[in-house]
Parts: sequence; C-alpha cells; structure tokens
Amino acid sequence: MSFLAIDVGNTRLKWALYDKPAVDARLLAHGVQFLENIETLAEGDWSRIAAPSQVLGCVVAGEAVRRRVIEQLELWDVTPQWVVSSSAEAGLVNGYDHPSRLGSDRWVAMIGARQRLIARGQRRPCVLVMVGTAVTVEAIDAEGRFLGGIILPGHGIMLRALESGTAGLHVPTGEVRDFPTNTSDALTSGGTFAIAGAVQRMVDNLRRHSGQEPACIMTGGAGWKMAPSMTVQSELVESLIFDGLLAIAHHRFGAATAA
Ligand SMILES: Nc1ncnc2c1ncn2[C@@H]1O[C@H](COP(=O)(O)OP(=O)(O)O)[C@@H](O)[C@H]1O
Ligand SMILES: CC(C)(COP(=O)(O)O)[C@@H](O)C(=O)NCCC(=O)O
Ligand SMILES: [K+]
Repeated sequence: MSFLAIDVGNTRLKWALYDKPAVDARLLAHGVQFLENIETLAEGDWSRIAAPSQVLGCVVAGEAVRRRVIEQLELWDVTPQWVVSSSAEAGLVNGYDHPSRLGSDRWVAMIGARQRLIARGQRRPCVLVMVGTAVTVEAIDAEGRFLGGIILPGHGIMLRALESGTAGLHVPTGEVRDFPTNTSDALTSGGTFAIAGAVQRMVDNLRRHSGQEPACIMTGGAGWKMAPSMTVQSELVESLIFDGLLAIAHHRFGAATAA
C-alpha cells in the first residue's frame, strides 16, 4: 500500500515515503540527495525502506537525470509514474499557453497549495513562491485557475552570475540589511530583495486582478532563507510538492485502492 513521492529539482532530489497514496497519508520516511549522489540511493537510503507499491514523481532536471533515478528504482518491482503538466488536474486549471511546457514541479506545487487552501475552506486567490535553484512565483485565482507566473534566478545563480561577470565581487556570503554598507551584505541583500520584490509585485497584480487579498504560500529548499525578508505576509510550507504529489496520487490511484 505504501507510496513513494519523488521531487527532482536542478540541485537536489527529495523523496518521501507515505503509508498510502491519499491526502491523509502518514509520512513513514523521507530524505534528500544532491543530484551527483543519486547513484547512492538504491544501496543507501532506499535499501532501508519497505518496497513502495506506487511511485509518483516530478522531474525538471532533464531526461538523463530521470533515467538515473529510474535505474535506482529498479531496486523494487514497481513502475514509476511521472507527472506531466496538463490542462487540468486535481482541481487546478492550467492557463499556460502550452500546458505541458510548464515545469512539472510548478504544477505539482500549485496543486498542493490549492488543496491546502480548500481543506481550510479558503477559496481565495493565491500567490505561490518556490525558492529552489530557480525561483518561481505563480498566481492562482479563487476558482483554481493558474493565471501565469514568473521565473527568476535563485540566490546561488544570481551570485554566480555576478561573480563571473565582474572582477570585484568575489566575497563571502553576507547578511540581509536595509542599507548594506559592504560588498557581501550588498550582494546578499540584493538577491533577497529581488525575490521579495518580485513576490510583492505578483501579490499586487493578483489583488488588482481579483479584487481580493491573495494568500501567499512559500516553499522550496531555500524558502526558510527568504521567510524573514518577505514584505507580504506568507506561510512557509516545506512539504508542498509532496502534498501535491499526494493529491494527484489520491485522484489517480486512491479511488481504486480504497474500493
Ligand atoms: N542544506 C542545503 N544544501 C544545499 N542547498 C541548500 C541547503 N539549504 C538550502 N539550500 C538552498 O536550496 C536550494 C536548493 O533547493 P531545492 O528546493 O532542493 O532546489 P531544487 O528543487 O531546484 O533542486 C539551493 O540552491 C540552496 O540555495
Ligand atoms: C523553472 C524551473 C527551472 C524551476 O526549477 P527548480 O528551481 O525547481 O530546479 C523548472 O520548473 C522548469 O524547468 N520549468 C520549465 C519551464 C516553465 O515552467 O515555463
Ligand atoms: K523544485
């Protein structure tokens, strides 16, 4: 009955094992590996967990990485399924020009966010911020339609771009300050304000569009770094992609296993 959810981003693979493919599932085990360590999974972390009956994942790190993950999954007699963004799934409608070109992690996280609001009886517009290798900021209306979103560089990429494009910006990580007075603080604050400002702008756009105050939900490996510097009130939910994968699995496998 157990269900393995996998999220493969451009920096790290995150996995979580649940007792069933349903929204009320219990978490049994979880872990994370940098992409360069994927080959350790079958003989390492995954050798210590019970064989899952279903595997559902989202991968945005490319086909070669996906194949390396599939190789590790050969440890068990299970055929993994991979989410492809579609025009509608699990209560969400996709407004992207070409729905399948939307990053599957973005789609899954939005499904998780929508599910979360509905569970609380909050049918309100929502801005979803995902802070990983890249940063994405999505707008979802009160009816569950993804209106559109933006992609910007994450902290690491912003810093590396500045380091490689200039002569004088090789400095240690600094602090976020209102008025930075050294290079380290200037770079760290610059990246943080860029992300916080982009979120503020999307919240303004969505409020203007919908005439309602949007909820703001944040997730991703570097979400905790952004949380203290946000200018809009936001809720940090580390598990959002897994919540989304559980919601999709609930729709796909849940009904059959419950019957
Ligand atoms: N312990 C950590 N190790 C590596 N990166 C971390 C760690 N904590 C936070 N981060 C940040 O999180 C980002 C990776 O987040 P993650 O959500 O796993 O990204 P992705 O989904 O793109 O692989 C890194 O770019 C880094 O800035
Ligand atoms: C925007 C992303 C690079 C984010 O990747 P991540 O930071 O999660 O590794 C990924 O969702 C992606 O490759 N998207 C495809 C293009 C799009 O969503 O329009
Ligand atoms: K991600």
